[in-house]
Amino acid sequence: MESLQSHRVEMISIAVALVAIGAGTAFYFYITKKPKGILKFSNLSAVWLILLQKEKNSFVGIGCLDPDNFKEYKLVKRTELSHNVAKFKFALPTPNSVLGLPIGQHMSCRGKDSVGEEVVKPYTPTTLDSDIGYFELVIKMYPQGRMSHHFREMREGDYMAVKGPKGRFKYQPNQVRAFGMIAGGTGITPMFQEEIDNLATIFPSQFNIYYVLNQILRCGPPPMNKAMAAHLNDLGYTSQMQFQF
Ligand SMILES: Cc1cc2nc3c(=O)[nH]c(=O)nc-3n(C[C@H](O)[C@H](O)[C@H](O)COP(=O)(O)OP(=O)(O)OC[C@H]3O[C@@H](n4cnc5c(N)ncnc54)[C@H](O)[C@@H]3O)c2cc1C
Repeated sequence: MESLQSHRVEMISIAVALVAIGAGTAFYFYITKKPKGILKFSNLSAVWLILLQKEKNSFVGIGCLDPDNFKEYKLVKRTELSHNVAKFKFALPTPNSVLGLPIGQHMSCRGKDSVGEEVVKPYTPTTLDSDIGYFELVIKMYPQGRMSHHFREMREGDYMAVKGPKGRFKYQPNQVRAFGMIAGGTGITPMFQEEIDNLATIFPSQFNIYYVLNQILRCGPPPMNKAMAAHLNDLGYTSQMQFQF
């Protein structure tokens, strides 16, 4: 009888805890109007832990990264984005694992260069801790680059040694009224390109994005080319920055 009662109390406690977690999560997504608001129930506990992390803006010990030791992560998907840029998707230890990288920080990746020597370079994932079970890197591979060689040779199923978080930039919620971000090339990665595009769509009066080009290719009828060349000159694009087919 006593054990039946304690079992019932236990069941009620679990039910109350589940309702509280569910309501809290729903409330969070309601107040933040998060675009990616649809979550699998199995991911709920991990999301809840992320909320704690976001609230305290400090890492509460649930992430996978180790600041002192390199840990290995499996490359599960490689997507070529251009002739020298690829997206690398790495699996975290479990489908519910969280990387644990505060916004604005980066991590060290270790590999081997073309002569087999060890090389360590910093990289910023394009994913956030709200992306559960994996993280992604967008890498530009330079012909002579030492770490570029390692990434160029990486195939699905290979492992990458990663250590972190690292970095001096520590974002505090409401720390400033507005941020200005200037990014060139792969410097876009810490700005989370997909996220900022989303922000610009959701908050058009608060958020503007300007993509700046350093080379313009022009192709069309002569009057169009002439007019466009004049406009581009006015905007400060020198003739070396313009290419006419
Ligand atoms: C905080 C931080 C985050 C970063 N995040 C990313 C990221 O997410 N994705 C990413 O691709 N890179 C990122 N980088 C750059 C990255 O750390 C390496 O510098 C880059 O991958 C080149 O390393 P490498 O060993 O291949 O080249 P190296 O062996 O260091 O350089 C060899 C040659 O490659 C060329 N080269 C190297 N870097 C550049 C460059 N930036 N511009 C033009 N030519 C260059 C030069 O010709 C150079 O002589 C980040 C850097 C920092 C500081």
